[in-house]
Amino acid sequence: MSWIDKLTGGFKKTADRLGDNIGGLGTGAKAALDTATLDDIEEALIASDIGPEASKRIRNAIAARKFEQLDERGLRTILAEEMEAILAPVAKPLDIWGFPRPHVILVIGVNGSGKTTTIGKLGAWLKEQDYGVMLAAGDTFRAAAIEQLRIWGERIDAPVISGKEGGDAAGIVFDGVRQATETGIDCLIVDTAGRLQNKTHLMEELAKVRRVLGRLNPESPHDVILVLDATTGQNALNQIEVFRDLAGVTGLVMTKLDGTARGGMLVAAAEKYKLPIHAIGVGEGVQDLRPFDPRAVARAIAGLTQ
Ligand SMILES: Nc1nc2c(ncn2[C@@H]2O[C@H](COP(=O)(O)OP(=O)(O)OP(=O)(O)O)[C@@H](O)[C@H]2O)c(=O)[nH]1
Repeated sequence: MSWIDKLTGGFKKTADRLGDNIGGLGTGAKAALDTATLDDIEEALIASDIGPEASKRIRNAIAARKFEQLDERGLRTILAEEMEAILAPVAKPLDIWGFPRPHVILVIGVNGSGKTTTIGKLGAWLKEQDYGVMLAAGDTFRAAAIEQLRIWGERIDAPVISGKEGGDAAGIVFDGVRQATETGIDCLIVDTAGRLQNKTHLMEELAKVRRVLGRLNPESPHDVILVLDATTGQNALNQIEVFRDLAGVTGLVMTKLDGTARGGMLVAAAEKYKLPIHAIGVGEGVQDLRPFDPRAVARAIAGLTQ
């Protein structure tokens, strides 16, 4: 299946939900775009997880275009254009720019958000572009997390630096940078623990990892990527705020966009936080993470075929 088919399929429930919500606003006969209709469109967008800020912006943009009449297809097209305008400024593929190598990417997020799977998929994507990739198991709190990363390492043929359960994350990251430097690896991707329940400990651990990295290279970590589970909707949006303040997030990866009706939250996140969105995940397979294409995603959410 092509990526675009996968994307459209993944967003189908989101598009159906938006379709149900805007149904009747433009179906059949042409509907005049009066204030009441514009209010209904705004409400339909909010009910589709697009968020109050983005929904208002889209409403105002539609109002400014002074349509007298709009059928449903026309409405979907305009929604796609306006969502693309919100998404485009935040769509930024990951760039491996750090010199001296390795470029270090810290990956953070709550347990179960898809962090480890994303690291594996991201590693595969970078390897496809001929970058040398190494993984570091900085989530030392669960033996299962370390094992899961090792399995991904084998799968994508990337070395994995790990220690014992309960070990020192900063020590593993230090080893990772040393080995990556010695072996000429371009990119070190670091898994971290994501226990928001114990914020103080989490902060201390991340601060220590950052200190160690900073001593080796003041520009490191080059990226701090927050992985979010799109199926959790508003909860995922709240996590952006918490982790941004705790961990200095530099960009986002949104996962599990396949089979959720809440894909609209991408637009809400883009409008509210303006953080770069590097990639989206639409499945558990190694090929299921790709750079974020704002036009394709906006059209998929609006239920337009590509
Ligand atoms: N459908 C779908 N499932 C995904 C996606 N990304 C991850 N998953 C699944 O979500 C589950 C949790 O993913 P993990 O990668 O283990 O998440 P984690 O954040 O590392 O969680 P811990 O290992 O518990 O810290 C796994 O079953 C993954 O296969 C995605 O894009 N789509």
